Amino acid sequence: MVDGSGKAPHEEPQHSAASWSLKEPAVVGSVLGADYARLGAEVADLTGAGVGRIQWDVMDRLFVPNMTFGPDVVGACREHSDVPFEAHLMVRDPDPMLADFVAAGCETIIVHAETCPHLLRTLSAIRELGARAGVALNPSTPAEFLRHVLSGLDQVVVMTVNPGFGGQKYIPAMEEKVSEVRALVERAGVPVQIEVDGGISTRTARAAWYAGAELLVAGRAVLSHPDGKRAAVAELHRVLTSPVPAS
Ligand SMILES: O=C(CO)[C@@H](O)[C@H](O)COP(=O)(O)O
Repeated sequence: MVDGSGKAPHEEPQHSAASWSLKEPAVVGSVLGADYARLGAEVADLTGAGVGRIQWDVMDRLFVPNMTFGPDVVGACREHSDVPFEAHLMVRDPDPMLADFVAAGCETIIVHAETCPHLLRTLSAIRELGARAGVALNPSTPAEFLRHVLSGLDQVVVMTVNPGFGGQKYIPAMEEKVSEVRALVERAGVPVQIEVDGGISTRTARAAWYAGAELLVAGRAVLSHPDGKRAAVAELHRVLTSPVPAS
């Protein structure tokens, strides 16, 4: 049985880490789909389960067909975790809210390239607030879009689903884009982290990592795991670090 990725369980990746060394992978816990009535406890559980960061999927029901958290909710949960927070702003107009999410305790602010006509200015504004600047690319946005803003970036998020909801099917075709972004970053010689977001599970994580992603956002695969968050994160780490069978 294969999941939405069309791959059999643990099918070996198609894109190998060509001219770059594989980066140490880290699982990022998405709270999209957590129990919102116990959000502080859910954030603490994710932290205890071993995620490297917490991602807040901020949605305004304008850029994406869903609405979620504001900075006050994020700030209320800051005390429940000692890992970095990143705000993924899936909103039509991110500029006016950058400072609020930094003040709420987010170390990284991720905006969508599709919502920032003056992207380099927005990225500079994030850095001037003392946060790391990230840009997310929807599935239809090419990696080339980043060419002239790499110097202003700390992180690139390659969406491996169409944004708006958790639990969607992973889009394997995005692995090629991950590799393109990795090649752009390596050629430019800039310390930009590459993250994938959407449909990451034990069946898809390895291929995404091999394509060049070092941060893997997981929501449903962790939050809905029958054995709990700790087991889910451990399983993802095992898949990511198990040796590749000799071909
Ligand atoms: O950001 C989005 C969608 O907009 C999601 O990709 C979540 O961040 C993770 O959800 P899963 O696909 O892991 O459940």
